[in-house]
Amino acid sequence: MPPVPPLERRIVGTSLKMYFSPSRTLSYTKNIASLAPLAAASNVDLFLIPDFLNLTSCASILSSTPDPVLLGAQDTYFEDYGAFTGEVSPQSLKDIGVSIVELGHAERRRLFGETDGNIAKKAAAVVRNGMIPLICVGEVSAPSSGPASAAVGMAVRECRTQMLSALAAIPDGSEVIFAYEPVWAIGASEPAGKDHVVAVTKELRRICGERKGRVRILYGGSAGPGTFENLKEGVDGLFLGRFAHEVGNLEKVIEEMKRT
Ligand SMILES: O=C(CO)COP(=O)(O)O
Repeated sequence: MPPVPPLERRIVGTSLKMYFSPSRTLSYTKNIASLAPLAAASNVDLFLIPDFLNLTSCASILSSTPDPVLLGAQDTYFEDYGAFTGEVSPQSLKDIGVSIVELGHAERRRLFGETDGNIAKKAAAVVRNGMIPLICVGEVSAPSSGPASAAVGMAVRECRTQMLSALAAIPDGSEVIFAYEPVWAIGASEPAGKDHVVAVTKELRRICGERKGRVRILYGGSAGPGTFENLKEGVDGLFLGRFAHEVGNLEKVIEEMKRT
């Protein structure tokens, strides 16, 4: 029998947003660490993005696992140090073991006035400090009753602006992850429809087509078990929110990624 070709590498992870207390974050992180061997054996990169307060404790838990779990931060400032009260330095994030920095989540754009210009500066700071930006993009409005192609076109136009702004700020050849998260699908009862996500993410990949660095495209927005199987034509992985609070769901997603 010919050798089984290596699986394509997938990626899955979760942001804890501001959901958990410190003690719950730590026990959750230990559970995530216990999934590391499964993820490694399944050719899946696993990441965890706790809040800032718990980053160092999570770093110490995750650094003791034989298989890697990538540690992420939910944001950063774009300067490395100085008089910027209340902000967090990308250099410090790197120092404590952060490897992924999430930028431009819909909640930050909507509630905290994050703009494409700011996100681009932050992406540059993340890359300058040797980490990977995970940039969230997505259209605000849910598809209306019109033709599906119009909804796809509108989503791609909104995402293109967000992506090109960030890409212009980072050197070609640097790694970047985009999370396609339709704003209307975040916090919903189910993810956006398969046809919509696959059509949009295929276009998003085209936008990055000329880049030399590795680009990975995730889907986020009410994702959970069963989502990846539907979307795998378009995406490299998933970015989970609430449905990862039950660690067993994340385990199921890794198992699905292994099978598909
Ligand atoms: O915002 C998200 C990931 O960044 C997704 O959140 P939910 O899965 O809870 O909708």
